[in-house]
Amino acid sequence: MQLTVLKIGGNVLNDEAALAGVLDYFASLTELAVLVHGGGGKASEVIREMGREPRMVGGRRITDAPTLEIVTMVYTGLINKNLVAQLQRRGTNAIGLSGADGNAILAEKRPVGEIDYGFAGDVTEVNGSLLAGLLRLELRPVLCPITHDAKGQLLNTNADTIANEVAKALATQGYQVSLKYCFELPGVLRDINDENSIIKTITPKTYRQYQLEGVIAGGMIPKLDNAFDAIASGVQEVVIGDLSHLRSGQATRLIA
Ligand SMILES: Nc1ncnc2c1ncn2[C@@H]1O[C@H](COP(=O)(O)OP(=O)(O)O)[C@@H](O)[C@H]1O
Ligand SMILES: CC(=O)N[C@@H](CCC(=O)OP(=O)(O)O)C(=O)O
Repeated sequence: MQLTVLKIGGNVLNDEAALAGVLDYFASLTELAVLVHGGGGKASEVIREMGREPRMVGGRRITDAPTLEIVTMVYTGLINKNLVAQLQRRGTNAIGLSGADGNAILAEKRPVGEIDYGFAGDVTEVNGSLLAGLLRLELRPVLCPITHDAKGQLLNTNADTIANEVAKALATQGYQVSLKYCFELPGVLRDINDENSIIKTITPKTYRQYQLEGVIAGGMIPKLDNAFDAIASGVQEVVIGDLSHLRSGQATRLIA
């Protein structure tokens, strides 16, 4: 059976019109579907409002104890529940989950190396049978980037990683999975300032080349590392772009 995992990032979540369009699209999908959301932008805003300075290294947030409290409130509460309500309004029976709910996503605290990421978690297991069970009940899971370690500790996990791990787990459950990363640009661009420079397809070889040339950098690197891992692990396709290019098939496509 066909299944779409749609990931929406912080910039889409912060843009009311763009978000409404993405939720209309998600609600209109005829295949099975799972939504994964981030919200790093909103979390950073709230962290600043609380008088703290957000800290990111290599696309990952340094999550000390007060930061974990804030991101838990923002991702599992504010963002997740609003998305679920917006989908209910569209006639989609969405169910919002953190990784702790139904033991959906287990993670382990990132070991302290050169950098101490605090309560940042690396995914160890996705409960594919729970998600498959919810899908069979005609529910659409909406997953936020908070995971747990089964010892009572919540952890903060990059949302692109969640999308990738969820897509892989559902591929293992026998679904034909399409993983769609929806962000604010039309695709992966050859020139970040030229929206017409969409790279149509990327292979592991051209990916390395683009990185060496500095064409692909920043937040795009963890996104693509995750995406190639998904393709190598049974996910059928990975596409990256804004809503209109995802819809028209002109977004960037990864090829194994
Ligand atoms: N070649 C590229 N094409 C498109 N985006 C790129 C490229 N290189 C770096 N980026 C950056 O990657 C960012 C997307 O990653 P990220 O901020 O993690 O997205 P998300 O909002 O989905 O979490 C873009 O906003 C852009 O600044
Ligand atoms: C550990 C870690 O980095 N967690 C991320 C989770 C949110 C996220 O990934 O949001 P976007 O998809 O909007 O970037 C963070 O707190 O920023």
